[in-house]
Formats: sequence, structure tokens, C-alpha cells
Amino acid sequence: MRVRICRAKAEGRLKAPPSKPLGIRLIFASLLTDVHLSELPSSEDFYAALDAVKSLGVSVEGNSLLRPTAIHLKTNYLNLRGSATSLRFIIPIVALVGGRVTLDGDESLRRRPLYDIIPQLTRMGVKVSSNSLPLTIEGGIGDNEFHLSELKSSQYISGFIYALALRGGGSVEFPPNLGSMSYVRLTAEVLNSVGAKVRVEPGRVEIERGPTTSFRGPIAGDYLLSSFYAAAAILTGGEVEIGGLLSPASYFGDHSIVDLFSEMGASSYFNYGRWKVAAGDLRGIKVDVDDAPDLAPSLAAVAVAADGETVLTGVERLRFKESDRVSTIVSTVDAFGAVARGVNDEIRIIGTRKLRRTEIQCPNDHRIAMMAGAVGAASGVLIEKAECVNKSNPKFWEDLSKLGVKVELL
Ligand SMILES: O=C(O)C1=C[C@@H](OP(=O)(O)O)[C@@H](O)[C@H](O)C1
Ligand SMILES: C=C(OP(=O)(O)O)C(=O)O
Repeated sequence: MRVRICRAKAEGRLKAPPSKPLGIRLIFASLLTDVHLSELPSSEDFYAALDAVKSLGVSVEGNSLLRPTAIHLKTNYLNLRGSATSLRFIIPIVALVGGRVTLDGDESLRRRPLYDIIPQLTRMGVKVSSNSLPLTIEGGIGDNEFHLSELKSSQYISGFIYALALRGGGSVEFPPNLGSMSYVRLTAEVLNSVGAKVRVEPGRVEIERGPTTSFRGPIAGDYLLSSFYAAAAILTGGEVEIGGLLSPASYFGDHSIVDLFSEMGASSYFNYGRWKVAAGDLRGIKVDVDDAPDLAPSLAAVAVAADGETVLTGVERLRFKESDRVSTIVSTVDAFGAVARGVNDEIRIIGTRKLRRTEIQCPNDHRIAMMAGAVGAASGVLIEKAECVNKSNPKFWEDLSKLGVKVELL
């Protein structure tokens, strides 16, 4: 699908799309307790998570995900589409719970690294047929204390937390400098909210299984999926108000985008459940995104028009996302007329006041497509393969249009 966007001010109010990381965690929590959602979410990654938990015995009745009496694999093949989160959650769960299943994904997921965890699982006694998808895994190991070495993703730690909560408790140790720890903290928050006792320390997580309580409510809004609407307003001199968001957590994470946009000179603040954003005199900043790598495309979307240089550090693992995001962020920024470089563990962006209309071939990366959509609202853009936003936010183009941006689906 191609999308043509013409310059127009983005302004208005909208409800944040449901949080991808939070929603996937609530879906996986249905392995431990009943989860009654206000509505079932609809994106490719949410469908992958629902398929994953249904393959382990969860039943879906209306908007309720009902905990199975016993966790066991009900299928011998499971396709996780493009979701590395669901893939790296279910691998430790099958490793501990047992059973045999072939896991697969789309061409993007097949490129994502598993060579960091598979040899470690094999040494633990898990049978795994390959270091990449498609692979067949046969689990059933009895340990409840795990010591992991270098990993490319924090998602395995979250997966082990779920697996050990299912087992009734245990611990997992890992290198204290592991990145993306904000997502491990989110896993602990979700499981603690339904009665587990998860304690996160540097390099170690301890899990106890308390008496669980069911979850009832909506999936709260996603700060970073919302940040592309905010960026469109900032870049076009508009103003947006985004509702449905939880108060930002105290630790550094996806929600830090509110303060980071403010540091870049936009008017950006959270008040009574609503994120209010308006344009301002933009300036470059320096941010270490290692603990929340998904911030990078959202920061780059505003950095293209900021005076001076924006430096994103801690970006090495961005190379292993849906695309090599170091190179796709750099090429997208350059296409709009700003200047970007990917050097070692940094992305350096020098903004411009003269953004240019361009064409973007979306590299099957939803965040890059939404970044191009946000900047395109200020310069005009033609985006190929724009359907890739369906991974996390199928309503993105429709929402952008509701904010007054001229969006044409071709
Ligand atoms: O646990 C999660 O929900 C996620 C963890 C991060 O991946 P890594 O831990 O591989 O950095 C992030 O990029 C991804 O979008 C979601
Ligand atoms: C990398 C992402 O997701 P996942 O790792 O779950 O595929 C993302 O949403 O940017």
C-alpha cells in the first residue's frame, strides 16, 4: 500500500493506541490468571501474542482470556508473524513447561537473532533444532535458577520471568549491563499487579508465585506509538492532546518521550491522564536510548527539524529490530533533507529548517513508516509498503488524517 501525505498542520485530540509492550504482557498474564480486557486489541503483534497463549491452553471468550487449568502445548506449529517479543517470551516458557513445537515467523522475524539464547538453552538440556527460525524446540527442564550470559535482547529475561512465575518461583541472573531493562521492569509491574512477586535488581530477577488476582480493564495507551502524532504536531506548528495514557513511570522508559520532547524545545507535558504537545523552538539533545531503544525513531522524527545536533547513544541493538534501525533512521533523516550519521554506538542528526518532500520505501519497519509519516506531515512524502504499521498500530494513517494531515491511501 502507498500513502501520499501533503503538508498540513496536525492538531486536535485523540485516544492513544493500546500499548504494544503492556498489551502483550497482559495477554501472556492470562497463562497465570484470567484477563478481562475492555476490548480485544487488533494489531499483528497482538494477534501473535493471542495465538501464542491459545497454543498453551488459554481460551478466549468475548474480550476475556481465561487461564488454562494446566499449561500444555495444543499445537505443533506456531507462527509468531513479526513479533520478537512474543517469540522470545514463548521460548523460555516452552523450555520450562515442556512439549514440542515448531516456531516460525515472517521474513522480518526470521532475520532477528536467536544465536545468543539458543546455545545457552541447549546447554540447559532444551532440544532446539536451529539457531534461527523456523526451529523446533522441545523443553521440560526442571531447574528454577538460571544464569544467562551475553544477550541481544531483554525479552528473554521477561520470558523467563513468565516461565518461572508459571513454575511457582525461581530466579534468573544475567549481565548487569543488559540493555532494555525498562521492559523487564514493565514485566515485573504487570505480574506484580496480578499477584506474583517479582523483584528486579541489577543482573538478577527473583520471582515468587503469590495467590493471583484477575485483571479487568483496558490496555492503557502506548506513549511511543502516540509520539508520532505528537511529532507531527511539533513539526507542523500544531497542537495535540492524547488521552488514555497511564501516568509516566518513575524509571527511564518509553514514557520518557514526554520529557524528552520538552527538552528538545517542544511544549510537552502530562496532566490528568492527557499528554499535551505543541510546537516550540527545537534544539538538539543527547540521549542514551539503551534502556528504551524504541525511543530512537520518535526522537529522530523531531531531531530532523531541531537546531544543532541530536546525539542518540546506546543504539547498537537497534541494528537487530524489524530493520537495521541505525541505517534506516539515518537514510530516512537524510531523505527529508537533514543530515544523519550512524557511527559505532551513536546516531548523530543535524536538523534543518528546510525539510524537503521525498519518497520513502518503508523497510517493513512500522516505526520507520510512522516516523516518515510524522515528518511527511511537515514536508510532504510518498511512502511505499505503508501497511507495515499494522504490526503495532493499524489505525495510524486514519488517526493522522483525523488530526488534519492530508493522507491519501493509494
Ligand atoms: O520487551 C518488550 O516489550 C520489548 C523490548 C525491546 O526489545 P529488546 O529487549 O530486544 O531491546 C523493544 O525494542 C521491543 O519493541 C519491545
Ligand atoms: C522491536 C519492536 O518489537 P518486537 O521486538 O516485539 O518485534 C518494536 O516494536 O519496535
